[in-house]
Amino acid sequence: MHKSLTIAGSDSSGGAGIQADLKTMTVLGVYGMSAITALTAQNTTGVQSIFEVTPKFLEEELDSIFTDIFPDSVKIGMVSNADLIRVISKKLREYNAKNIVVDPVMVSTSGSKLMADGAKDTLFSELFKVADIITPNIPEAEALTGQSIKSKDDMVKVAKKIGEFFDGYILLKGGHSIDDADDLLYKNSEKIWIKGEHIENPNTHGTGCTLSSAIASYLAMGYDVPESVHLAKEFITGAISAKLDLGKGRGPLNHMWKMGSENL
Ligand SMILES: Nc1ncnc2c1ncn2[C@@H]1O[C@H](COP(=O)(O)OP(=O)(O)OP(=O)(O)O)[C@@H](O)[C@H]1O
Ligand SMILES: Cc1ncc(COP(=O)(O)O)c(N)n1
Repeated sequence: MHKSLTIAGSDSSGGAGIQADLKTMTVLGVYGMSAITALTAQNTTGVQSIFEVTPKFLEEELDSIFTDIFPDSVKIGMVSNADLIRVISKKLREYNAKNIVVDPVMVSTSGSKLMADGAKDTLFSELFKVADIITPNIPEAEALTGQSIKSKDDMVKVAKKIGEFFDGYILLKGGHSIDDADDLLYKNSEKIWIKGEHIENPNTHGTGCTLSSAIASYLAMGYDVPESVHLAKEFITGAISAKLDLGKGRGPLNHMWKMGSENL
């Protein structure tokens, strides 16, 4: 059994965060584990409240996991403050964790802030150092570089800019663009476009979480980064295309689309 760990926040509505990650890992046949960084009271209309764990408790969660069932890959999602980011980086180094995917979650689809303002620098200096792949969306890549993205050429320029301080794979996700959903996988000047058609669906809560945990799942199975990204893109495209419609706001995806639950 391949094993993967998500270090992320809990989403009470089940569409994003650790719930999306564990569903994704499970349907892809990977054993999922979780270290929770924060509880959120959240639904499809927004995030009502956030309750962070202490750095000490996060350390204890990570010690419990790494000293027993060692994960083949790790996905990191919402980490709301710099102290928690430092704990994760320290523990991943201490245990020599492999196949690390960092999704730099800053703001939810519903517009709520999920990371403290000062934490961005720590994300750069601590978490990016241990990551094999980072998966910013367009607004996150803009926030990381201070440059705006209006076209495919801008996506390439911004990926290059991120490449000046990060030497792993950068997956710059194009889902926020209205023309298509092409994502750019970039490393050391090498560009791979991961093609996607824009799907007309307002229910995209948890797309980033689902994509990054699918990448982590495929890495755990032994695929390399480009293969994992291609396979994960296929998974997310199916989950968006299944057009589940739950809740009053931006609803969740159908993580179970591969299991024939399209009648939900
Ligand atoms: N409407 C859409 N049609 C097709 N693919 C999409 C659509 N929206 C997002 N995607 C794809 O979903 C994946 C996640 O990208 P997205 O940019 O939505 O991430 P994100 O903004 O980090 O997600 P989140 O909403 O969880 O923060 C990417 O592969 C992206 O291209
Ligand atoms: C706990 C948690 N983690 C991540 C997200 C981002 O997902 P989205 O941008 O789709 O709201 C979220 N809303 N909640």
